[in-house]
Amino acid sequence: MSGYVGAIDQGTTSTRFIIFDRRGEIVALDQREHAQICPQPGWVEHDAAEIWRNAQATIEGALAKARLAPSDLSCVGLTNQRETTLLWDRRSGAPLANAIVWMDARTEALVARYSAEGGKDRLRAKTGLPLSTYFSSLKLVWLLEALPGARERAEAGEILFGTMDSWIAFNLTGLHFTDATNAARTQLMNLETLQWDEELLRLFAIPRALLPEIRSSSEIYGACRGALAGVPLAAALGDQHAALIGEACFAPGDAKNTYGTGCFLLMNVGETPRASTKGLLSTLAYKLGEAKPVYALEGSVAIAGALTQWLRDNLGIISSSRDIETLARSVPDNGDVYFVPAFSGLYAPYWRADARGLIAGLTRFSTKAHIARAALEAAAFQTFDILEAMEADSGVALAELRVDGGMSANALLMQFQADMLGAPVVRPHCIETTALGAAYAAGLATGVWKDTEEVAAMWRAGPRWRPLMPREERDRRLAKWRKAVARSFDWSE
Ligand SMILES: Nc1ncnc2c1ncn2[C@@H]1O[C@H](COP(=O)(O)OP(=O)(O)O)[C@@H](O)[C@H]1O
Ligand SMILES: O=P(O)(O)OC[C@H](O)CO
Repeated sequence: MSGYVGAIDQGTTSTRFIIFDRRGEIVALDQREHAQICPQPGWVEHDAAEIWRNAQATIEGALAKARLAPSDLSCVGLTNQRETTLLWDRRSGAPLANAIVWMDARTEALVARYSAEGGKDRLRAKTGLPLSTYFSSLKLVWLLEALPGARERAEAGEILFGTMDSWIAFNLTGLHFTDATNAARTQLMNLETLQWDEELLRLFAIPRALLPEIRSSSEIYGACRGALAGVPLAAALGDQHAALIGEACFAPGDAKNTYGTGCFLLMNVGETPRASTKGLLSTLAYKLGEAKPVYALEGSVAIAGALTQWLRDNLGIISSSRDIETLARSVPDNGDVYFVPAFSGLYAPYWRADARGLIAGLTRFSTKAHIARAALEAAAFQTFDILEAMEADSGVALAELRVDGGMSANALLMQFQADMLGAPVVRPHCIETTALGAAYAAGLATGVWKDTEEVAAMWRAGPRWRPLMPREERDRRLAKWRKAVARSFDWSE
């Protein structure tokens, strides 16, 4: 059997195809960004056809760079931005509209509507999730109400719903399925049974004919067509769950933080879901084939690396994401500037849909470098808030934090993160942890790797940052951050 494993990482910012060898080393990588379509304040959409074109192009690109043919791959895994909601025509495969991206806040009025109807506690008990603009349920309600004829066509079985895993898998194989980690984020799946929940389908008036079949995160679903012709598709899972596997967080208490468009800290809590009292999500970690499901606590931050992109695309003060570090390093500190990136409201642990972004503390002294520095520091402050809640909820004090994701390339941020946490931060040798986790999940299903112990033994530490800032200074900055957060509330009406 060939030892190469492919992984499609369909992220919020870009789509990658990465080929790994049996040691988990990258053999070739190809990546394409797609457009962030923002037609109104708070709205964010993706063109699903563009995403599928990019997926195909990156598959071809990486195979060409590696000088490999599809038959050289023993299997392929798929991982994706979660919650992003799409409807498409079952026959033609054409999307009915742009996908509504997870961070899109257009369903704020629906949050209010369903909150008024009660049942919030029941929803949390069944799904582990609060009522929020974040999850697919309200995005799907919105699409079924906004698109003429969509509800009737859904009831007639003519259209299909899916998150990006289902969309890519449908195009790759012709099958309509999702995995349990992605289904967990629709707010329509029961976290205990791992099945669509009839009561929730009634609550949100979702026609069952729309829904994909729920499968495990690691099994052979079918063979791919097109650029991956004949290769078994053997894993599908949400990107944060894949990163948990890529970071080898297989034991209860193991945790990782991924800094991409947003920032997502997940802790493995074992084979029973753990309810949060501190504003975290109770969610599925992964379901590997026939093995028992493993659960997680999650702290989700909507805007982290997206702020770097915003400085690049909307303000034009940097020309590429990595330039933010040079600009931020050109000043010794944030000059008392604090940036609360509540562009989509604030997620964990606040869950304030009414919050909006603000830059606080500006004076004539402030420069774009202070704003860049404050933008980076925002990711570290938000992570501090999450970790504080996570430690309280789980009773586990993390000795160090495993980090990954595009933004973890930023050494200034990583040092500041260690300073704010008062604990070391360690980045693995392979920064493409999300894709690696999808590759591991696929290789576990096809026998490339024997078991999770073998995978865990392959994790290797890269650079480590230790806290250097005096405690009083750290506490002063955290207090300032909290003051700024409080000022971002109650803005959207
Ligand atoms: N050196 C850097 N400093 C700060 N942000 C960065 C850096 N490199 C990439 N980013 C940000 O990280 C995000 C990309 O990370 P990635 O893990 O690919 O995200 P996603 O999976 O959400 O598409 C982008 O928002 C980008 O602006
Ligand atoms: O695309 P990422 O890496 O920002 O991850 C997005 C999350 O899955 C959203 O829940």
